[in-house]
Amino acid sequence: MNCVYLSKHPSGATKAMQNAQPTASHFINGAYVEDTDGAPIECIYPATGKVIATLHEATPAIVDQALSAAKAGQKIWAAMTGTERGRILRRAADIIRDRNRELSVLETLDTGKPLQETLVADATSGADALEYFGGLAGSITGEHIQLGQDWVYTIREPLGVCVGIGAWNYPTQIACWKGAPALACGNSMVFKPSETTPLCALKIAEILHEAGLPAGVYNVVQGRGAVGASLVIDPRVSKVSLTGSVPTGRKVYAAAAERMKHVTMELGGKSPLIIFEDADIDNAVSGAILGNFYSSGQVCSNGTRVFVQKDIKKAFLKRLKERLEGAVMGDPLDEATNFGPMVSADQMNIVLGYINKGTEEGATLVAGGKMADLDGFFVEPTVFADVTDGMTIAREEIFGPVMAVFDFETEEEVMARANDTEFGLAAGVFTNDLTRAHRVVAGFEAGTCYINTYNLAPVEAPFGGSKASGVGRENSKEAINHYSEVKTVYVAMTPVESQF
Ligand SMILES: NC(=O)c1ccc[n+]([C@@H]2O[C@H](COP(=O)([O-])OP(=O)(O)OC[C@H]3O[C@@H](n4cnc5c(N)ncnc54)[C@H](O)[C@@H]3O)[C@@H](O)[C@H]2O)c1
Ligand SMILES: CCCCC=O
Repeated sequence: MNCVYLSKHPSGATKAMQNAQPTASHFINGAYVEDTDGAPIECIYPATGKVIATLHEATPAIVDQALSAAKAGQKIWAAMTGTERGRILRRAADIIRDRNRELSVLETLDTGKPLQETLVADATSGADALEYFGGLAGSITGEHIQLGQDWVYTIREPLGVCVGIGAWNYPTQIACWKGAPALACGNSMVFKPSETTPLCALKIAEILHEAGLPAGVYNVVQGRGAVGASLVIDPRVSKVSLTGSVPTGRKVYAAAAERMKHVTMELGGKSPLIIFEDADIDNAVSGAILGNFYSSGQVCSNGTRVFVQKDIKKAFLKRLKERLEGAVMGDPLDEATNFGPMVSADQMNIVLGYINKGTEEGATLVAGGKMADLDGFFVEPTVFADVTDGMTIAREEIFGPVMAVFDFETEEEVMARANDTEFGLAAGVFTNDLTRAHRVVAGFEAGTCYINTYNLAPVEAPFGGSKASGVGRENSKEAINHYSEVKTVYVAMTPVESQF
């Protein structure tokens, strides 16, 4: 066993965690697999900066093993009825819920996110996806189209072997959001987690097999970008679903397009959150906090461009500053902690670089702005006011706890500015004017919009981006269309009438 936690666990990671550890780097054909020829991947606990596990990248032989297993497993899986498939997915959801605490501790160790958060947002969201798509699996059908005496029927078929590639902010959720709809439709999956958070997806694979999934249907291989790229171009793969940054999305989409593969692209954002003067200020402040500081700001859909109507700017910033006093930074395994570290030293340095840029370019620092005086990769929740549209912190995705507050005067003006970005992942509005709320969301160039709330992503609702932020949708019945295709069958009831 080469994936070993150091003997000294971070505080709070109890003995129960011993059973919750993945036991090797990869999960292929229903079992853990190790190959120490692969380059080492160190899993670092972000709250201490210490290595807690060492895994190995997949070698070409491991990638080949996983894809061959997925190819064979898919045939067995697709031959089962939807109801049989759904039962296994729902059983996996039940196991995840039963083990929520240990899976949440693992998510915290993998990402540094506070346990207070992971207990309610990660394994539970994964279980929701398995439960929801497990419930749908039996009703994924084609249709009957009557054409006089003739008729057409359609068959909704799986795509085959799907590759899932994950980002590091929600390792359990991403593994399930991709796996659940793919498997419900009768596909198999090879999932490559982010090299920064390699642990959680392995447990999802293990639990799916414990629930009765046939060997080879859900496999996990570790690796950096090159391993992901080798999966994307393999001829055995029919579909690639990536969660990651726009630059990676461009590369993966191009490689998939060259080989005419299906894609789902869940990419980055720089989403606007507009607060009108008639909004309930406390509620709007709650929305801005949730939309900027949950997961220490490492959420793709965050409303990082907060446009506040001029007349309420002072009151908004005052209330926001007061509420920031409620941030509790510290040991993420302590359930009183509600604000954790950045996932890595690299991400912390990227965020600190943007904070410096904000100050250099003339934004007003209202709160935070530096590392916290703690071990690990902590950056204080940071707020800039007087941000203008051309500043770097107004245009680029930071992916950290940095809120940029802009002033605006009219609805027309703010709509043009809100949409003036290459991204289109999410957008939100706080107002008590019902008509304006719907007019504003109709005008947003974004895939996921919010009225008087922010960042909720229930499995029943489609989630995904427009413009550079993505292609396709995750969750909801929409996802079924992205993991299946339709075969059309024309049935003639009369002799063929040919032209000669
Ligand atoms: N839209 C969404 O649902 C969503 C959700 C979470 C995160 N994100 C985005 O993810 C980004 C942060 O995550 P990250 O830093 O891990 O992103 P990233 O783009 O650096 O990496 C994402 C994944 O792609 C892999 N990868 C890198 N190069 C590759 C290549 N050429 N071919 C195949 N795979 C390759 C990485 O190993 C990793 O597993 C942010 O931009 C964030 O907005 C989007
Ligand atoms: C709101 C859930 C978003 C997941 C992406 O980071």
